[in-house]
Formats: sequence, C-alpha cells, structure tokens
Amino acid sequence: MSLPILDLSAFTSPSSTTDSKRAAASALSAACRDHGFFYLRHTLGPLEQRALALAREFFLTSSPSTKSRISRLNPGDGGDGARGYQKLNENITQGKTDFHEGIDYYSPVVEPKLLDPAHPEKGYELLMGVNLFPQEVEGFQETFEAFWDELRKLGDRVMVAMAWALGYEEDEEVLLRQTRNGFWSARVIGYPELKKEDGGEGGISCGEHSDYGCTTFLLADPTPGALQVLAKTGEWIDADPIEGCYVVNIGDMMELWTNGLWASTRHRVIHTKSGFRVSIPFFYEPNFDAVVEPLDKCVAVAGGEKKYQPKKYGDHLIEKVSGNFYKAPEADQGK
Ligand SMILES: O=C(O)CCC(=O)C(=O)O
Ligand SMILES: [Fe+2]
Repeated sequence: MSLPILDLSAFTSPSSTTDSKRAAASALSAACRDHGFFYLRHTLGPLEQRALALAREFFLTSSPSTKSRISRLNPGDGGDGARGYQKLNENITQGKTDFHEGIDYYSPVVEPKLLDPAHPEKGYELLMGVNLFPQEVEGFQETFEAFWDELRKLGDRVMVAMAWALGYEEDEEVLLRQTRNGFWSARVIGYPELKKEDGGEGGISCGEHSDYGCTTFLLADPTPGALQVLAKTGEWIDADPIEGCYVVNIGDMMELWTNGLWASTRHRVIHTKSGFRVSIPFFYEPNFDAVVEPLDKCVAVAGGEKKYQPKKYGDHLIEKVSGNFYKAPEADQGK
C-alpha cells in the first residue's frame, strides 16, 4: 500500500475554477479519511535544499559549545522548557528516549514572558521564550525563517482546501479563522543511523506518536525506509520522500475539529540505513487561544454525536510539551 499524491494547486492559484477546487477537495477528503497522511506536490525551489543543507551542516560540523549555547533549558534554568537544542537521547516519546538530536522552534511571541523580571537569568514561562539559532552557521536563521514563512502561507491555503473537503465551500475560512495567527512549531532533526550498540534492532529514532496540532508539512533528505506510518490495516508502511512533494499528515486538533472523521495517524522513525538523516518538519497549528471543537457538519456525519470535548490549543500544547522531556513510562506522549 502506498500513500496518495495530491495536487492542491487549485487552491494556490488565483485563476482556478470551482470545478477544479471541488475535484482537489474530494481527493483531499479521501486521503485524510483513509490515511491521515499524503504527499502534497509543492516546491519552494532552492530554499528547500538550502534549509536541508544548513541543518546537516549544523549537526555534523558544529562544535559542542555551539550546540550547548542554544540548548533547551527549563524555566528557572534560563530557558522556556521548549525552544532550543536537544542532544541525542534527550527527547522522549512514550516514556522511551529517542535516538535523534534536534532544535525546536515555535512561533515568536510578541513579548517573551520572563519568569521573574528581577532575575532574567532564570528564563521564561513554559513556551514563552525566544527562538535560539546557531549564529555560527551562516544563513541558518534567515533561511529557516523564510522557509517557515512560506509553509505558513501554504498551510493557510491547505486550511481552505480542507474546509472545502469537509463541505464548507460556503464558509471556506471556517478553519483559517482559528489558525491565521497560528502558534506554529518547527523542528530541525538529525538522525544518526541506529546501530546495535545504540539499541539498534528494537531501538527507535523517534517513537510512535501522533502530531499534536493541526497539519504537519515534512521535508526530509532522500534517505529511504526511515519514516513509517501506521496504516488502518495495522501494518507499518514506509513514507519515503518523493521529489517535489511534502509528506503531510493531520494532527490531534484536526481529528478533534472533524469529530474523528479524519484520524491523526500514528507514525515513527526507525533509521537503520547508512548515513546521517536530516528532516525539517513544520507544524502548522491553531492560534494559541483557539478553542477547538467539532465542526457542525462533522458532528452531523456522526449522527449528531459530539465525540470530543472542546479544547484550547494552548492548553493542549502545554500538556504535550511538558511530557516530551519527562520520562513517564506509562504516558502516551505525542510529538
Ligand atoms: O523525521 C521524520 O520523518 C518525522 C519526525 C516527526 O514525526 C516529528 O517530529 O513529529
Ligand atoms: Fe510526527
């Protein structure tokens, strides 16, 4: 089984017809309902290769002091508990350590919130700090900021396409209204190959999880066999990169909006091939204060039964981020 390849250019081009939008929305609806994962044909040109190359340069050539200068630190220790660099084995999924290193970024906050203004060295409230860039890697910050800007715009268009796919052709901004100032997030991830001594067989590069927000746009280098998606049949299928495409998946908040019509599909990374793998997912998310609840039309499909309680996205995010760095063996943590 393989994942569908979609073209949503009907929603990005100003000259497209209603019929072409309907056709694209119908393919999108089937992909989200049947898989929760799909390939989206879209390219940002050389910006993508530049971002992947800079990510690789950071992981493979930066000194330990460069990496530690941008370390994720807890509130109280100088950080905001979320933004920054995590070394190998620091990230936790389902209570188990992941074998990757990465830098986490979030939407910049207009006024970072110091924990204690009299003692700025203590850092920030959870998630309310500043993004940390490796200034030693020339062009890193500008390239990634430009990359994320483009993906935010793409995400806005995909929200309109998703609204059509859910039957909201007449109210196509029903999702966009709650994501336009989205509290997006992004990761720059490096995966050394898993070897036996690192936990090799049975070890995990990034543990099984669902993404916790709205829609993820993933770009990765060409390494095959690393990202795997749990199909509805119960088998794990490879989501290998396809040139000119993003791997897109829906997250927990989209599952909530659709009243479970589109499930947030579980996935994992097991990288045992040779070479250092790099991936740069962008998580397009609802506004921090968006109250996400099942959409009327999706509730109607389920015979009027609301299967989920409303949830404020910011609360959901705080819950999830707190779990990512806390080793709780029973917990089922998302990303
Ligand atoms: O590296 C990948 O291919 C996927 C990473 C991922 O699933 C995540 O960061 O949520
Ligand atoms: Fe993920």
